[in-house]
Amino acid sequence: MATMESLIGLVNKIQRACTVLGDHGGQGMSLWEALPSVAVVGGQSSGKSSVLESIVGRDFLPRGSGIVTRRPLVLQLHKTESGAEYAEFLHAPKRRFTDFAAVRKEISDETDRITGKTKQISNIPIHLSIYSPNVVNLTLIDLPGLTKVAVEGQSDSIVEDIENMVRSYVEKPNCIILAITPANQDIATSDAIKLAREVDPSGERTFGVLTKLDLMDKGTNATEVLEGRAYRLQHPWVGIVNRSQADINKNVDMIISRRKEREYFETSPDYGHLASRMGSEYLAKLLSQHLELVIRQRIPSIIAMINKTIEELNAELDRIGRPIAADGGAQLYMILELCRAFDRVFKEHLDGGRSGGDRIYGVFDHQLPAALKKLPFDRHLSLKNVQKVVTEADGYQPHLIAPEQGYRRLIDGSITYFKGPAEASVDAVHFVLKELVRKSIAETEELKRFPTLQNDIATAANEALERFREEGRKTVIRLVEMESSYLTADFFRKLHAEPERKPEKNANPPGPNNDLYHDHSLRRIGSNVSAYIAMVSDTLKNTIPKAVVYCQVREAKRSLLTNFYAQIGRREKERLSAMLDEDPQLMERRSQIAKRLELYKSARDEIDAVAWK
Ligand SMILES: Nc1nc2c(ncn2[C@@H]2O[C@H](COP(=O)(O)OP(=O)(O)OP(=O)(O)O)[C@@H](O)[C@H]2O)c(=O)[nH]1
Repeated sequence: MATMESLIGLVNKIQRACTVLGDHGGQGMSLWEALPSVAVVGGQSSGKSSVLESIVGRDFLPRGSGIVTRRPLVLQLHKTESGAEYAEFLHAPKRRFTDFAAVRKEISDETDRITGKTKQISNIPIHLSIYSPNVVNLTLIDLPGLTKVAVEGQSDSIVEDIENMVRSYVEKPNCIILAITPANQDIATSDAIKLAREVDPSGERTFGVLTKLDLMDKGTNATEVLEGRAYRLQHPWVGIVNRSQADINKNVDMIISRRKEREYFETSPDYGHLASRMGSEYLAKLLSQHLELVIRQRIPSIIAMINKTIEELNAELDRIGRPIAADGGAQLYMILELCRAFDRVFKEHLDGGRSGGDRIYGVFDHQLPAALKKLPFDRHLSLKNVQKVVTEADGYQPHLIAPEQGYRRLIDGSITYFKGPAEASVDAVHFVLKELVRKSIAETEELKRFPTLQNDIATAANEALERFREEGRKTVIRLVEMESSYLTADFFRKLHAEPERKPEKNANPPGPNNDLYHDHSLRRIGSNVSAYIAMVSDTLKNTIPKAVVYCQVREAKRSLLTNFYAQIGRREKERLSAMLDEDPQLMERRSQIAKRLELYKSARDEIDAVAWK
């Protein structure tokens, strides 16, 4: 089984790590809160600081009249084997204090840094570690002394503020309460005992400490209390004799004062029989032993809590993505992977699986036919216009059999109208594709953390789509122009072979005038051209989608990012890492989680190593 030192040392290590991470509790169950600690509680001038100092064996706490301890002091004691003795503050981690007078000054300076040189209090703790061969591994928290009245320069709420702060520490079920009461005060009026009773009614985590035994009135003694008859606690009361103010002024050494304390009990007629269970050294051992017991009981629940937290942190890391590799090759690989992930989503949109691709079919099936239908052929092939075009084409010599030139001009004129719907189809599909790029970027989970790369991909994809649009436009215009460059002669031959249809009943009856430009023949020209244009329209209705798919959709699927790949392949490392820039908040969050994870894992390893030794 683990030794006491290693167990308490373990807790100290974990607490220290928690402190470094800023994990002092906060919301929810934190590792810090799962660990036991010892809080020193008592009225002002009851001797709290003195008890702490004699446990540590060094003189390092600020002293003076009135309210001296104005911020919680989290004091971690680490026993050293080497004999080295020094102190370190968390807020000044690089500085090693070997002069304990300087430690005292730093505590009071650091207190003032937050509270100013006032008599105000703050609940932001100061963290101090003391390494010494003369201590046991222990974490102690020194708290401002409880008071009954506010003094000059303090707010009216100070009494309550202090009590609330102290309570916030001692009400935690893992907090061991060191309740300090001066022996020259009636135990029934002890602030420390009053608060301890409130938060720990069964007394199982309260240690009663009686200070100033040497200051009791002659003829009185504290055996009633020390033997547990005056006020019963689960743990035995410990009596203490600290240095008096006179001793402090004379700079009496702590080691000497410990010896004097021991002698006091050994030679005391009142407490001689209790001597082996009195004094600050005994108190330190008692606390240490109790702490060990508590830790041992708590190990299973601490491990369970650590494991649960590790799981949660891992899940969160997975969600926000793992850190990015540092070398250029790996970064390039990562960028390509991310592009491929985007490309996959984009293709799913086109090929089905995700919505959006069907809108392209909508362009071909609705938009294009509707636009073709709306073309103003009625106007272009109106009797008046046919007559105008045909007569103009004939010039001074009317046509003999059929107005060949007139036909050609009417057809050419009509076919030009197809350019509009052809280009509109190209544009419509372009916008669908662009929208799909935007959607796909937003939907690519892997890309979420890389806003810069998202931008780069969007820019590259849109550039490519622009090129495809240009190609599509050229191709469909070419299709239209091809229609006017060579007409289907067969169509007219067939027309010629057909017997002339009888004019409809409500049409003008053929007059005696056999004029070439007579309504009837003009109407016939118009209807022939119209039939031809209808055939061309049918053809284009089929070929424009083919051209659009060939130039735009197929290319988007095949080579949307081809140019981009070539570009990034040539880029130097700095630009690659710039592309993988993340949201700074996210990076911060990740590094926090990573640090936490590290802490929890090492805590688990340490517990494993200690608990099963
Ligand atoms: N004679 C004697 N004096 C003591 C004893 N304990 C404390 N004192 C004196 O009582 C005074 C107050 O002691 P501190 O240890 O500063 O008390 P505190 O509770 O830490 O005070 P605050 O932090 O201001 O609340 C000092 O002058 C000590 O020397 C003791 O056991 N015997």
